[in-house]
Amino acid sequence: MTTTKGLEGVVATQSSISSIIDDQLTYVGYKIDDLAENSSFEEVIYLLWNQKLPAKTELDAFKAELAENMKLPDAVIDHLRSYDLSTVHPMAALRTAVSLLGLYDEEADVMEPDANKRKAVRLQAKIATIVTAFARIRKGKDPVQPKKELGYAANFLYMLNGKEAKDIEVEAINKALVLHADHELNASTFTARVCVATLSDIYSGVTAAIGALKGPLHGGANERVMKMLTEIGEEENAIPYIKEKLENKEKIMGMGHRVYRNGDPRAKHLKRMSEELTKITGQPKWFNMSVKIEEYIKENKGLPANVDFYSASVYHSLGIDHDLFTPIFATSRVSGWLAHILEQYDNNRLIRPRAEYIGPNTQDYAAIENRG
Ligand SMILES: CC(=O)SCCNC(=O)CCNC(=O)[C@H](O)C(C)(C)COP(=O)(O)OP(=O)(O)OC[C@H]1O[C@@H](n2cnc3c(N)ncnc32)[C@H](O)[C@@H]1OP(=O)(O)O
Ligand SMILES: O=C([O-])CC(=O)C(=O)O
Repeated sequence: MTTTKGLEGVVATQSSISSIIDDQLTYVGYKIDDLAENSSFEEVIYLLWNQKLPAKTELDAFKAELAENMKLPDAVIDHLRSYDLSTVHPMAALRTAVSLLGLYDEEADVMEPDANKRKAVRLQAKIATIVTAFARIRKGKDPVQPKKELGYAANFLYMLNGKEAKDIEVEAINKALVLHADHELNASTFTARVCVATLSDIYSGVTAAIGALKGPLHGGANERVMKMLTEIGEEENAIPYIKEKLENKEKIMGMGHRVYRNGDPRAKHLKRMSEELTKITGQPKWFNMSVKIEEYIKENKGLPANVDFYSASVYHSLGIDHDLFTPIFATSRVSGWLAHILEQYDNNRLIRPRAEYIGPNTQDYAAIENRG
């Protein structure tokens, strides 16, 4: 048996959803740059789930379907009100709320393809409502009902802030949602596929995936990037801070990638957005210090910035609480998880690799009174 630590380079499945070839990312064959510049998040979800871009009438119907499904069961809101939100990380709350949502979906365990697609719509619609309701309830505010006439990104900000967002803010969130939607067999998507390959249900698959995304080596990095920028505080502190971290063999959050070696094609879009937004807010230091860090790490470690790096200063500039950064990632990535879950069901086989045993050789069993 040969083992590959972290399964690096192992091709574990075939997929028609997204691809990374020579550092280029495509969704169903469409370049990420074109989608980031031109598409609404709803168009991208439709693309990932249907393998085609929607015609205008199809998109309008899909947007309406999502907007109609955003409302949460009262029991989920009651649950969010029932514990001490000041001590709970929003990713933990989201993980539990998505699992709970499954208890209120009569079709949760119905495995027919049409039922699975209906559940996908409900989950995608409701995840934005869970994240924003959590954010408001913990500040002692009531959740805000979505507006049917608003798109997904605009509704997200409306439900979060209780007022309609400016165009540039909606553009920033829409772009972030498009850029984070899918990414081949990343850790959380793999988790979702492993889970549902046992023929478990969609809610279990997404709950498992949220758990995997939460970690700092994956989606949880974006919150840590902002923690780092906040600790640095001023531009002139950036390089000494990074040098010290590297000397202590600590990882710099938002840097490096398992697949991309020369650069993450999503990062430049968020970098431009960060530059624009930090100028508007009169806080260019967050962008400037990010650029310094990116250049230093590229030059000294040969590592590129990943998608999490500039998303931090983008979300911060929109006034979003730092611990909501990863839940926003989840709000986008659930579209990819669901696409992969549906693809897995379509052509399923249990995912069950092997482990190379490196423990003690066969041992003689000793009765408890004879053990040292
Ligand atoms: C959406 C996403 O999930 S994107 C990734 C988000 N995660 C982060 O930003 C966390 C920081 N980055 C990392 O931890 C890593 O680069 C990962 C997890 C993304 C990729 O990890 P791997 O492919 O397993 O690379 P691995 O961790 O083995 O690193 C290889 C070498 O580069 C170094 N390295 C990798 N990333 C970093 C980093 N961010 N800062 C400093 N050194 C790093 C490692 O220390 C290691 O050096 P060594 O060979 O001298 O020991
Ligand atoms: O693909 C990965 O390993 C991590 C990543 O960038 C993502 O999930 O977007």
